[in-house]
Amino acid sequence: MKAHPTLLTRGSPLARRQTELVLEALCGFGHDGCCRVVHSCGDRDRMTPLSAFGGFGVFVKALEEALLAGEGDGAVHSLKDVPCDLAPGLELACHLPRGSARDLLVTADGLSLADLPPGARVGSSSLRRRAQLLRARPDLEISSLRGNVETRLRRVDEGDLDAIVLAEAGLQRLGLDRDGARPLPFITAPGQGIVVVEASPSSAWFEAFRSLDDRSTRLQALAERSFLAQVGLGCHLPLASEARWEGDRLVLTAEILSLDGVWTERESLSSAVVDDEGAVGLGRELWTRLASRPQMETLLAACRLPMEAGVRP
Ligand SMILES: NCc1[nH]cc(CCC(=O)O)c1CC(=O)O
Repeated sequence: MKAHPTLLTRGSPLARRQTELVLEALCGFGHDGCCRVVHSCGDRDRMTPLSAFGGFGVFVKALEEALLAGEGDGAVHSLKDVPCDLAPGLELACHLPRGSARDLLVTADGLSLADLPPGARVGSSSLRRRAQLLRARPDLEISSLRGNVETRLRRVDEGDLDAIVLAEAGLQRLGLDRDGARPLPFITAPGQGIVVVEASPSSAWFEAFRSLDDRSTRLQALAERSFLAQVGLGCHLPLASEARWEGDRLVLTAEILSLDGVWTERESLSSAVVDDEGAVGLGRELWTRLASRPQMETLLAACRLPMEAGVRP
């Protein structure tokens, strides 16, 4: 066995910072480690929509391929970016203690969502954030936003956009917190604020990574992602799923919205979760309850329509 593990990471400042956090945690257990940057086509080309590269999960796939090719011992991801289906032979070895799961509204003058002028331009490429913004403020003009956190902040600083929505966890990890940033009351994405290490259980370093796992974060992640897995990724729809602890009860809240934010179906469920199966069961049960609502069929059909329409002549 090598003296220390190699962690694979994307090259963005946030990805590198998160990898440093994993290295610091490993160091606490007496292990050194180093990192290797994996570049993917989605990183190099900032103009082309991600869907052209294979959509959600494209960055994760590049790291998984490098991992399976033996270029490293573990891959570090933001859990929010990790699809439900991992590459065969790989598992999430650990979840670092969760950072903030909140979304922030960043404007040049510290405005809140309600203070934005009519028709203000807000940047976000996330279907969820888009729909949640439009639900609160149907007048807003939402434009897509790609690139790393610094590039996104520049769009506001240069006056190109009136506001952007970013994860508080990312800003905090980069030390880019801004006094004027306003927390949004949104239920956020499954896994937001959680850093994970993906590895092969047959790796000599798997147990070392495993020792970094934070149990309460893992149970939150399992509940949030079990809900996501139930809905399935066959249709791209605005979806939020967020678990929090109230004493020893795990409270999972999820919502599904129409793309324009006009329709929302939301439901909460709590359970005294003690193990992984309990957390997975909570996500599954919440979906069963939401799926039985009369409005759900219409919501799901509406978000499938554009894709089907795309393949018809
Ligand atoms: N898709 C980009 C992404 N993936 C994870 C984070 C933030 C960090 C986290 O959620 O842990 C971000 C940026 C953002 O949403 O502002």
